[in-house]
Amino acid sequence: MMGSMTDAAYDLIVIGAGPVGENVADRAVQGGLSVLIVERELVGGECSYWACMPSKALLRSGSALRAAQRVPGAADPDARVDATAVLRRRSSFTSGWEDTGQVEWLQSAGIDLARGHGRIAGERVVEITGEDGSVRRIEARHAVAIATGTTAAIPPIEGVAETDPWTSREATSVTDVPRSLIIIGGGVVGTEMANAYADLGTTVTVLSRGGLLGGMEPFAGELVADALRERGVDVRTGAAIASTVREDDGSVAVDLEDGTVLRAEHLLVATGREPATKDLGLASIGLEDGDWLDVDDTLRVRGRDWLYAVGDVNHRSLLTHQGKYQARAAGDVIVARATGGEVDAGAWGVHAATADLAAVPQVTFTDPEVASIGRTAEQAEEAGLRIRVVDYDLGSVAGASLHADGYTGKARMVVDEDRGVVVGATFVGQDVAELLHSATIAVVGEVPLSRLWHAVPSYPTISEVWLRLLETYGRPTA
Ligand SMILES: Cc1cc2nc3c(=O)[nH]c(=O)nc-3n(C[C@H](O)[C@H](O)[C@H](O)COP(=O)(O)OP(=O)(O)OC[C@H]3O[C@@H](n4cnc5c(N)ncnc54)[C@H](O)[C@@H]3O)c2cc1C
Ligand SMILES: NC(=O)c1ccc[n+]([C@@H]2O[C@H](COP(=O)([O-])OP(=O)(O)OC[C@H]3O[C@@H](n4cnc5c(N)ncnc54)[C@H](O)[C@@H]3O)[C@@H](O)[C@H]2O)c1
Repeated sequence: MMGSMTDAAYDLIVIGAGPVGENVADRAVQGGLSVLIVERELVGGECSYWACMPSKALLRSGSALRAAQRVPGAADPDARVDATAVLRRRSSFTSGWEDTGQVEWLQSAGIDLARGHGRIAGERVVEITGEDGSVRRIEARHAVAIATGTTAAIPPIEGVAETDPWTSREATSVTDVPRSLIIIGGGVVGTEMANAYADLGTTVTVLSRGGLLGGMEPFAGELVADALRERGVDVRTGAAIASTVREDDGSVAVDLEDGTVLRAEHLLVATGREPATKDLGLASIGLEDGDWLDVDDTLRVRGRDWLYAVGDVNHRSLLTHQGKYQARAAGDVIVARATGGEVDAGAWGVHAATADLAAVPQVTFTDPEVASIGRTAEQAEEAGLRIRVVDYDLGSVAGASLHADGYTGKARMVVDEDRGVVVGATFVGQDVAELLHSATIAVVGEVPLSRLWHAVPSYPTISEVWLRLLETYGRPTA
């Protein structure tokens, strides 16, 4: 019946071939379903071409150089990164903005690809508009998964849209390093790009309406701001922007409420994301165009038993690793529901993205790095937990002082006193990113503090901060 109205049918249609869509499709194929994935730009999504990979490639050389410069005898203390080499390495990670490799992977995984813009055209039907304007209607026998991600939000500041600002896309795909750059937004993108461009030799100003890295432990943003200022970045917290304008000479002027006028070659807006759901046909099934999609813990859109929303677009956690975690659960549960298999959707079940709720790890690749998992002290208190906060100066750990002269950093452990487990941890310092997974395991595993004393960190590593945190908390008695 439905088939006669459509051009083809698949068990599952995935709209959006970012990291999340690819993983939903892969799990479903592995579970025996036929899957079509629809992509309007590059297979691999934002993360591969304009977000995670190029931004980290832009940051890595500066971090490596400074790490060497902090150890006498390892590097010329006055050396600067070679911007041309950094950009070349960045472009190798984005494969020159070509997706041939990822398309080959889809083929090898048994996932069919349709190039074009996907839109929901009623229950279990997706319409695909190709670049040539042709339209195909495809039936989804079991489910449709939306994994369309986000786009940069343009802030409602007078003049910004007309200024034709850079977003994260231009910032990560740059070919000519600007002499000067003003960044609006002191979140993750703003601070990472401030680090990257300062290293590339750009004069950088960061305008943040609050402190940097809001939502994390306050000391994280403070230590990152200190380090940026030391490297010559003009970090203005509590900045109120009145308007922006593109001058006749091509430069950008930003007027602050206090009367200050700042100028730069480019303006970067890094003020958050909005869901890519404006032109997705949501209204055809009674949902609101342009909204985030509200899902349950199995990533199913509430009230629609055939529709899933996975990754950034559901607003649970705007991170690649967390989106891929959701994708594994979603792909598997779609298979289970399609084949009459058992659904394991309770807390920490195979089909539930439970970690999204209070166990999300994140690394901000600034220098110092910020690595966090779970709840901050403030979030734990808001959740009504009876907590104790334990802080330790990372520079006092033997491994850290060996790692870099003048090592500066801080660690915080948030303990749920009623359960005797860690519910949050934050590390700020050079090379703490790889330390984070130990904390993730402690939080997700709900490892009692009394048992953590038996998890002995090697001497002399930075991980010994765990022992120092436990000692500061106090050793249990028999
Ligand atoms: C500058 C920057 C740096 C970041 N760095 C990190 C990091 O280091 N680590 C991390 O974990 N996260 C990072 N993130 C976040 C990360 O990029 C996202 O969480 C991730 O890309 C989300 O994946 P996704 O598959 O949900 O969406 P996306 O990667 O956005 O992919 C969505 C895909 O859907 C396609 N699409 C959209 N609408 C349609 C349609 N109607 N029809 C067909 N196709 C469509 C898009 O073209 C795109 O390819 C960063 C983000 C930014 C902006
Ligand atoms: N390393 C990583 O994991 C990484 C790196 C980059 C981005 N990301 C993800 O991408 C997402 C987007 O990052 P982002 O930095 O754009 O968002 P964000 O939410 O982290 O920060 C946005 C900042 O813009 C400010 N802001 C918002 N509206 C404003 C306005 N009108 N005027 C002035 N300031 C305004 C906010 O106060 C905030 O400081 C994040 O949620 C993050 O999870 C992750």
